[in-house]
Amino acid sequence: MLELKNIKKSYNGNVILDDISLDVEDGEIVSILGPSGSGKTTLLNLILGITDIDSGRLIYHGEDLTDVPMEQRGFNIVFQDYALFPNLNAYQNIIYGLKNKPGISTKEEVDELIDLLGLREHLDKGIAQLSGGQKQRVAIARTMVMKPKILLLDEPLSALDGVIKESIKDRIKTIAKEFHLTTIIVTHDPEEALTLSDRVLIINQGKISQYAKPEEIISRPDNSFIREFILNQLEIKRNNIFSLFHCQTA
Ligand SMILES: Nc1ncnc2c1ncn2[C@@H]1O[C@H](COP(=O)(O)OP(=O)(O)OP(=O)(O)O)[C@@H](O)[C@H]1O
Repeated sequence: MLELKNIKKSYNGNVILDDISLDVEDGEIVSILGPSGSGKTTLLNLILGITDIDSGRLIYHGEDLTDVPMEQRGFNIVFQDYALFPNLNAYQNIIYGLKNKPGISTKEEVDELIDLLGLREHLDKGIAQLSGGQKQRVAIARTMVMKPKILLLDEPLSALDGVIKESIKDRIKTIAKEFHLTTIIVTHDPEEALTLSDRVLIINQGKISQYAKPEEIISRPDNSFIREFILNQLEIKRNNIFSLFHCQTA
């Protein structure tokens, strides 16, 4: 279990995260959802270890990692822009990290991931020849071969369109369940968060607004922010779709 205890972070005197406490079970998919500037990426970076925590503790399996450097935490992130190496092909990108840590994944395990992510036919392609969804899958494979204890994803679906988005969502779920991999995902899209995760952490202005299962957030929103910001967005989306059908049949 990952535990965040009373985490605080400020930049230049501005409080960005204020007293964040939560736990994430092993193998759980948790989305961090909130408006732009609410502190989502900062929270992800604090967990990863790229950013220092001002006060509070970060505990993983009972061990205090607050002051442990990023490389020793064993967590790994897929960045929003994928950060793939343009001079290497898809396969070389996937196995790149294994050069420094050979044996972390066997050839069979790498093959299994390639098939799970549907990348077999794209392995020889250069990065520029891949679509957004394929790049995303290469970035996930590259991170997964390193067997992170926790997989962190920053807006993994934001650049993808409908059908590809749904297929990557399914793949993320399959991987998390199959490998019992704790997965934490930053998103600003309520639909994405509610359909992808076991639990959703909603933050607003650096504070936890609600942390609960999707069905609980929908049936029992904790406060007016959730009702107005999150549920309203979903309602508007639904109404837009209904009105389209209505126009067609009118
Ligand atoms: N290194 C930094 N120095 C100063 N301020 C920062 C730094 N990183 C983030 N901030 C500020 O912290 C706040 C939260 O930023 P953060 O990137 O965590 O938000 P976010 O919820 O991920 O936003 P978005 O959805 O737009 O990516 C913003 O006001 C941002 O300007």
